[in-house]
Amino acid sequence: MAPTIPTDLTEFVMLKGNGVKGLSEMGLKSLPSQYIQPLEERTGMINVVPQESIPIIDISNWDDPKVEDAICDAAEKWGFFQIINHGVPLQVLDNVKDATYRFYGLPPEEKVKYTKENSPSKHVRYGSSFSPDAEKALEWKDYLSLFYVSDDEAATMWPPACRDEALEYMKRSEIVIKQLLKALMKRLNVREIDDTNESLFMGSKRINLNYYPTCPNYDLTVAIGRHSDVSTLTFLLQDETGGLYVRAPDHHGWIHVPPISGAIVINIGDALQIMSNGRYKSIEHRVTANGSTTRVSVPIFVNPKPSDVVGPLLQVLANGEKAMYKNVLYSDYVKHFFRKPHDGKLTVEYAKMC
Ligand SMILES: COc1cc(/C=C/C(=O)SCCNC(=O)CCNC(=O)[C@H](O)C(C)(C)COP(=O)(O)OP(=O)(O)OC[C@H]2O[C@@H](n3cnc4c(N)ncnc43)[C@H](O)[C@@H]2OP(=O)(O)O)ccc1O
Ligand SMILES: O=C(O)CCC(=O)C(=O)O
Ligand SMILES: [Fe+2]
Repeated sequence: MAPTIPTDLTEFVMLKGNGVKGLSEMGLKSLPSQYIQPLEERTGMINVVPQESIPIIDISNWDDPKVEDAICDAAEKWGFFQIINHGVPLQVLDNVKDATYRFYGLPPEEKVKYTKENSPSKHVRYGSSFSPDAEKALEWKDYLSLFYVSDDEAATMWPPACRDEALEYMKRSEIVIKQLLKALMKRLNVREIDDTNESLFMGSKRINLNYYPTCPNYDLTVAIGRHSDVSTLTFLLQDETGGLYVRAPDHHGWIHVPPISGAIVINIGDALQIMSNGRYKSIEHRVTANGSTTRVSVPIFVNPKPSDVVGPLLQVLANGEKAMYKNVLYSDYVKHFFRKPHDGKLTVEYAKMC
């Protein structure tokens, strides 16, 4: 007999902790109606530009000025690039992907302990879809979101199934993140990242473990809808499945980000677009659902501190350039993002000069 869709879908997916993983594993033959996206948003409707590709930058030699130039050029034109030979050991990347599978492999009764309603800390949250209370159509994705405060807090609050591997991945990425930010800041006439400005560029970090299970009628839904990240920059590990698409610079169509073994995808977030007064681009991206394979990805969102005020940098405006954005409290900006469904590039309007 064909499996039936649970009558109370929210209860099954969100409140009981089954996630879309639980739906997928029931072997449903058709997609529950709550996941059917408007026509133009569906995986099956995506207009791919096959001849285009985001830059792939070998960062093994930081002494070569061409490396810094390539990073800044990519941030200005594409807002997205991949880095190779970055020095984060492959084993660390493999371990965090394995840990992601380990967390999602836990029984729902274990995972449900980390939902918004039950989690022992507001810095740890297991959820499904992006903003289910506000979305008209749900997204085919489960996530575990971990906001880093301290090693001690992580040791007591983060799920043991993935805690050590997530922390190790964050720690080993730190040097590369700082190098990237240093290069990006240099072009904005910010000479050093030091105690006076480090908080603004990389004062807080959040790691998400994303899980996208096989989806029935995958062409009718999305894994993640069109959005830009609200970070300074995002340091993203994807597996070998593919499915991440970024908006083409001319805004016509979407460019696939091909999985490259050992590579990390870097994207500029809204906070850096605002600080650079629009010079660096926070580009819209989306993830398609997949009918035959489970996909995982692990972004580290590098952010200002919630209490920082974000606006165009004085160094950027020093030449008389007109400010395109106002100063906003970063936590207000992030709350605005989380309280609405994904809506492409609209979040940054919140900070636009009237
Ligand atoms: C999940 O799917 C996603 C996620 C993303 C993420 C892209 C990014 O760029 S994440 C980087 C965001 N930056 C930071 O987290 C650093 C700064 N942090 C803060 O300012 C605060 O920690 C805070 C996030 C604003 C939370 O502050 P707090 O005072 O604790 O406010 P709350 O009232 O608890 O939360 C506000 C509002 O947001 C919702 N929310 C909070 N955390 C998350 C989370 N991890 N995931 C989803 N939603 C979250 C919370 O429910 C509140 O909404 P209500 O409606 O319940 O009031 C990209 C794409 C994806 O698909
Ligand atoms: O899964 C991916 O490749 C991208 C995920 C993403 O865009 C996000 O978590 O903000
Ligand atoms: Fe994203």
